[in-house]
Amino acid sequence: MMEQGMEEEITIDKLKTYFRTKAGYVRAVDDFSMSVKKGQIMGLAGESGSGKSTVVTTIFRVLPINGEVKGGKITFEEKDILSMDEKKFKEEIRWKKISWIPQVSMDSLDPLYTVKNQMMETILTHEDVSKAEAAERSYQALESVKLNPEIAEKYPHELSGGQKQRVIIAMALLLNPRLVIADEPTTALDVVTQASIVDLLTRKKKEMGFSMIFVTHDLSLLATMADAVTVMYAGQLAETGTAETLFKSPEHPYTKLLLKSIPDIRKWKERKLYSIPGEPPNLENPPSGCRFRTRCPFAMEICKDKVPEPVTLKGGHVVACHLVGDKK
Ligand SMILES: Nc1ncnc2c1ncn2[C@@H]1O[C@H](COP(=O)(O)OP(=O)(O)OP(=O)(O)O)[C@@H](O)[C@H]1O
Repeated sequence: MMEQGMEEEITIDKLKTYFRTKAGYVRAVDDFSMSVKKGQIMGLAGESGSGKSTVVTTIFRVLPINGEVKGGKITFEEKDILSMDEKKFKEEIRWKKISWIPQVSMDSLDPLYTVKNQMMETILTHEDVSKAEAAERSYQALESVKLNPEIAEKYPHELSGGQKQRVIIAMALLLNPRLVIADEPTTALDVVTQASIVDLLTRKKKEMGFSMIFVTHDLSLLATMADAVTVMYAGQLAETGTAETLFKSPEHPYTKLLLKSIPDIRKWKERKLYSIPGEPPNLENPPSGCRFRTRCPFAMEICKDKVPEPVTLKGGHVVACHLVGDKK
């Protein structure tokens, strides 16, 4: 049982989110637990299809129509936000206290409105302020993400990818949220722009003191920015802990293999890019016991029979693997 204490911004406890399909349920997130401390950047990593987006769309309550929460709790400011009614969640939490930075894409900003109008709309829907004040705050927000305020009068198609992402970040921070969900925010950008966006996000986090969940399939991106890292595999927790622990002394075989697949720039000449053999399992009918056992080089008999319970090691390091069960 994950308890919510003073230190935690958000606690996810045994979350189950499934998708209804013709063939049955896709068990996209199955008994997944994680907590994010106040002021912390939590990286949420795992291969494509591991359930990262499903976790964060469950938090933000924007699941696709066939998604169903089948169990678990998400505690934020002492309330279970999953059982809150939609009207209250919309008025009090979504955008105001928990905000969202998506991947830059065609539809992440409204093509019909200028940047300023979109920003003002966000403020005016949530706060009782004058139009002049909303406009002023929009200009300030653009400056705070190092954009020229002239951008305010432009339409999304007139902006570069990097500028668009800065506008999206400015909008996500307009209402001074406590938790920011960044869902692959740098994926569609070139490497240099990617670095400047990561820089901007870490700077804003320090200035404004929010917490962040940074979703990525690229573990290497987290090395420089995350305080803590959670690794998911096939809808479940593999391992979570401080970034230092996860990068320097990972315990789960999956985390170890993911780290092995990060190219090391210093050894590029001798490098053979490693990728984990096999495919993630079909989540309509996942393997019994540990879901990673079908690809795990260390799989044992027990891995087939029993789901590994998350084991807590030193310093909040949690590992769900039968191999570490005895090290406690
Ligand atoms: N609307 C849906 N209906 C049915 N299955 C879905 C739906 N959305 C996602 N899934 C399935 O749920 C599982 C988890 O997907 P999810 O998108 O959460 O993973 P992810 O780790 O975010 O991957 P990616 O990095 O590719 O976005 C996958 O097996 C996916 O095919």
